[in-house]
Amino acid sequence: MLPVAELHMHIEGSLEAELVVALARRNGIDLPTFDPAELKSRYRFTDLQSFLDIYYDNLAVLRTKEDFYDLGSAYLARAAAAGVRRAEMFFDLQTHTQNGIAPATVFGGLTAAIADATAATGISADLILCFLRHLGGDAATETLRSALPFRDQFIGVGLDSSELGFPPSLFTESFGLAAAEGLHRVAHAGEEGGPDYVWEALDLLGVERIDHGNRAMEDADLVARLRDEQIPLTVCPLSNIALKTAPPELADHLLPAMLAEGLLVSINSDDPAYFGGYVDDNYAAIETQLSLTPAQLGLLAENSFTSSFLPEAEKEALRLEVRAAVA
Ligand code: HPA
Ligand SMILES: [Zn+2]
Repeated sequence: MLPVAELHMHIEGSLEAELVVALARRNGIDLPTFDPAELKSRYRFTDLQSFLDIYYDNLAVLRTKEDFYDLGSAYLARAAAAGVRRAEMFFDLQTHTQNGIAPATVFGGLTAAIADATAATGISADLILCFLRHLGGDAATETLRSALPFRDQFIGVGLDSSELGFPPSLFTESFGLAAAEGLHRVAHAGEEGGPDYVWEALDLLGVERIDHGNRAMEDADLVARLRDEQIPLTVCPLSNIALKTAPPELADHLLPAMLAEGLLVSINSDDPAYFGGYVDDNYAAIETQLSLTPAQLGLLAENSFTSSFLPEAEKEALRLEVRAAVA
C-alpha cells in the first residue's frame, strides 16, 4: 500500500448517506427519504453548485459533538486503512453556525476524533477552516474571529463553496488576519473559475497551496509561476469527473499534462461520499485509466507529503517510505 497524504478533502464531504440517515434518526430530523440508496440516487451533478445544494442540505443532520466525532472518526478510520498517513481536513464552520451549532461543538467533536484516530492508527491529522465564498468577505473575517478561541485546534484557513462570482479578492481581510495569526493559507481556485482566480489567490491572499487549479493550465505564464515556485496543486480526479470540471472521460484528464509541466500535483478525494470514492479509489482510477507508471504514482505520493504542512524532517521520512514501497 502506497503511503500518501490527503490534503484536499472536506470532512463534511465524507458524510456517507448511511450516516446521514443514522444521524437524522438520532436527532429527530426529517429527510426527503430515510433510504440511503434513494438518498444517493440524487447524487447526479451538473456542476459545482448542483452538488453544493445537496451537500449543504445533508449537513443539517449534524447537531451534537458526538455527531462531529462520528463523522471525523469514520473518515479517519477509512483513510488510515487506505494508506493515508497524513490528513489535512477542511471543515465548513459557517455551515454549522448557520444551523445553530456553536463552534465549540464542531471543534470538540472533530478534535476528539483526530486524537482517538491518531492513538488507534498512528494517522497524523489537522484541521483547516474554510471560509464559504458565497457568504462574502465580512462573514469570513467574523468567522475567523469567532474561531480564534480555538486557535490551537486548526492549522490554517481555506476558501471553498461557489467559486464563480466570488473571487479571492473579496477575502483579503480574513486571509490577512489569518497570516497575522500564523495560520497556513490555501484556497480553492481554478476549479470553475479561470486562471485569474489562481493569480488572485497567490498575489492577494498569499496562499501556499492551490486547491484544484486545473484551469491554471490555460495560462502559460501561470504554469511557469506554479512550476518555478513549486506551488502545490491538490488535484481531485473523481471530483472533476462528477462535477464536470474535466472532460467526461478520466482518460482525457489534464493530470499527465500537469506532471509533464513539472507541477507539484497531488491526488485527493475532495468529497469522497459524493464523488465515487476515497483517495485510494482516486489513485486506482488514474492508475488504470491514465496508464500511469509505478514511478509516476510514487511521484504523486511523494508530492503529497512535500505539499503537506508537516515539518521537513517528517516529509523526508515519509518520502523515503514511498520510495521503498515503489521499489
Ligand atoms: O468541491 C468543492 N468545491 C468547492 N467547495 C466545496 N465545498 C465542499 N466541496 C467543495
Ligand atoms: Zn474541495
